[in-house]
Amino acid sequence: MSDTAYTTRHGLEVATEFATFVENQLLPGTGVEADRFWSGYAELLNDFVGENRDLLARREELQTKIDEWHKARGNQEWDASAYRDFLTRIGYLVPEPAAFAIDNGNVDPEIASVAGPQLVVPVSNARFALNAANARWGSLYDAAYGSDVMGPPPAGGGIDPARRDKVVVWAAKFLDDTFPLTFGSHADVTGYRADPDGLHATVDGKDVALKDPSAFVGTRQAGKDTGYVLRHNGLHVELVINSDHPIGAASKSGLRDVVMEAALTAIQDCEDSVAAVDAEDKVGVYANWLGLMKGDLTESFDKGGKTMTRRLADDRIISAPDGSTVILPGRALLLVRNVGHLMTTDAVKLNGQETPEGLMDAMVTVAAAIHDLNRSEGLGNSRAGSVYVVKPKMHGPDEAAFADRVFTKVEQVLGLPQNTVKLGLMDEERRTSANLAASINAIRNRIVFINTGFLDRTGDEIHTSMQAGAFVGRDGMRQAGWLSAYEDRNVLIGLAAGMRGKAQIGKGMWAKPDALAEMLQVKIGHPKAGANTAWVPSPTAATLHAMHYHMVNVADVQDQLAGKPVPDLDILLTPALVGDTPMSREDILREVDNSCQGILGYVVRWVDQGIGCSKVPDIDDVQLMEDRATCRISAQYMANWLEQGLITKDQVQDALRRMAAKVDSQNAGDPNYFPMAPDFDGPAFKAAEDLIFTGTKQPSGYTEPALHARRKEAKALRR
Ligand SMILES: CC(=O)SCCNC(=O)CCNC(=O)[C@H](O)C(C)(C)COP(=O)(O)OP(=O)(O)OC[C@H]1O[C@@H](n2cnc3c(N)ncnc32)[C@H](O)[C@@H]1OP(=O)(O)O
Ligand SMILES: O=CC(=O)O
Ligand SMILES: [Mg+2]
Repeated sequence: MSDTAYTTRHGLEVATEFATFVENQLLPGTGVEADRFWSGYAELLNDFVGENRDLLARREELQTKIDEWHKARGNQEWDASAYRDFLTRIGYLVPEPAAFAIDNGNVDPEIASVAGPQLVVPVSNARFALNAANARWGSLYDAAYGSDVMGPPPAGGGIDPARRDKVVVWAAKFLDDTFPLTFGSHADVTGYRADPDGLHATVDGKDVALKDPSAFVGTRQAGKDTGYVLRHNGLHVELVINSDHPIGAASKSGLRDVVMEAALTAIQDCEDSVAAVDAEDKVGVYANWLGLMKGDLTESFDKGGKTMTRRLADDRIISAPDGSTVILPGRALLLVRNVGHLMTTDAVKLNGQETPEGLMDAMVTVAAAIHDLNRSEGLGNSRAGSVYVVKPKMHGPDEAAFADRVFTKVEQVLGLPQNTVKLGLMDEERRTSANLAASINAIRNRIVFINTGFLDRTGDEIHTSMQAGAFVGRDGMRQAGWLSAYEDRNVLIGLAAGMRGKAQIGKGMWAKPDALAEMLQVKIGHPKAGANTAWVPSPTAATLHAMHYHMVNVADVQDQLAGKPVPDLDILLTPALVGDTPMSREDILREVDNSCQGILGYVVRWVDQGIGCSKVPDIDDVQLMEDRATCRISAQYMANWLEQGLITKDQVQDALRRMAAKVDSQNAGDPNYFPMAPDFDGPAFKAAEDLIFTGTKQPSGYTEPALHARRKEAKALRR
């Protein structure tokens, strides 16, 4: 039983805690009166709740028809054209729109024109959220030294001179590739100096310059540090000189660091990396976003035995060679990911019923951003005067059009010009991928990105074709035709819609946060494929991934790609089934263990501790980022294999119990941890069972309903 206290506002039952937050923290300073906010909220709900419900019912109706179609066909060979006809007939596929170009307007350059990393962070965690905002700039030396890029990460405790020297040589190579000198190498520079005609260096006693003198932006002085700021492909890099610093003292030139412009943009996430199930949790999430938009968020915490207070970083002031001042943003341009259309919240009730959580996110996150829009100085976010909302998990153009109208209404209620709110469209549900042009067209006046959220997309791939047969395992899925068609189509359809120079065409998350050497090898594939941004899980990953945007000029790649034929829809629509190439028993059972371990390792922290994103070891002890989307994949795999008779319920239950004991031991050092073994009857273990054993029935295979229900149970239990 909920013990939430309610108050009434314009016919709405509003959780008192949420009403207090809105009236005392959110609105003061926005110019929006509480009365207008609540009356507008009531209008929004009255106007859109029914349609929201209908859109969800349409998802279920289509899914039921697809399930029946597959069941009726039994073991017949895959018939792409019959399938496509069927999907067209039921309205899953809609007609392609006539050629069009997006027309968004007022978009900051970090999104429209400069290519670079996009960091994602759970906004519920203020320490991380601030760190993400400040990850606009990152030390390349620290990123390389502290990660596996230079071999197994250091144990800590003092600087290893051999490792340090290796980093310095490696970074000099990057500088030589990116900012070559007219003679010699950055590794051999004995001194840098800025003159009115540009940056000079001394190599072998000779005065040398940059091959491209225009790359020099200017000089930044910060205490004893002198920073020479360079620019390449629109991204800045600062050579930090300080011979008094231990690293600078060991360098002939005094170079103590190479600071990269790293996370150009950061997504503050209210969705899949967050566990927020009630008014209390939502207020926590909103308060952090509000602090970021007001510029006053701070967080104090203990690190290495010291108390640190983190706040938003200042802009960087540069003196240009001509004597003028250049101001570079100190913080990533922030976007906020709202939740999708599915879930409801009891924080606001209409006629006694819970209301869509997505509508609450729309009202609150946009209202918070008014503080940023109203500010003319200080720690601002959008210089173009826009609010950036990422909308996840939408199914096709009707749902995108719905979001467009919702935000128009929100703008009216909050007194903002139409299309102040820009939308990032996650291309992560199959109906959106299959109707991508129409989905973009539906929000063409707001759209600022499309992004291949391949993790959710894989979950939806399995769920949609649940009855078509058993899906190939994870290795097979990575090679599947639908996946490459999906990635390629996304870029080409985005370019055809005129996104070049106006919006981001983004690629998905690097989900192995500790495997950054591998990331450096692999993730260059994203800019090479024409993506002008791609997701990273941490500031360190952002700093390293930034190198790729120096190595590849994405605008050139996009020029070369323009007009290339888009991979056929039939490839996108063909599921990757085990079919004639069955997997070995051993491989299947290994994947069962792996999925069960991943699910349990994730849900136990979600349900018992309210942690929405975790690093969880897989069966090979590779640390993986797990969020609701990766959990969706694991759960849908298990549900599909059970449904198709590849595995039995007993096998899964056995794996869950064995893996629960393993996850318990992995968390043995956590004082806040509740073990799942030996009773296996706590809400976390039950959540894992729900996700798998009711996976065919969960809406679109989402994890939210089961996780929310079990988290609420755990909160009540432990209260
Ligand atoms: C499918 C999708 O939807 S993907 C999008 C959702 N996923 C995400 O947002 C992933 C975000 N990443 C994270 O939450 C974390 O990096 C995790 C959970 C993967 C790993 O967290 P941890 O195990 O605590 O990381 P680790 O111990 O390696 O590093 C912690 C340090 O890195 C920082 N850090 C790690 N991730 C981030 C981040 N995303 N943003 C900002 N800072 C971060 C922390 O602030 C901390 O530094 P501090 O001590 O100075 O504060
Ligand atoms: O949101 C991202 C995804 O991959 O899902
Ligand atoms: Mg997703």
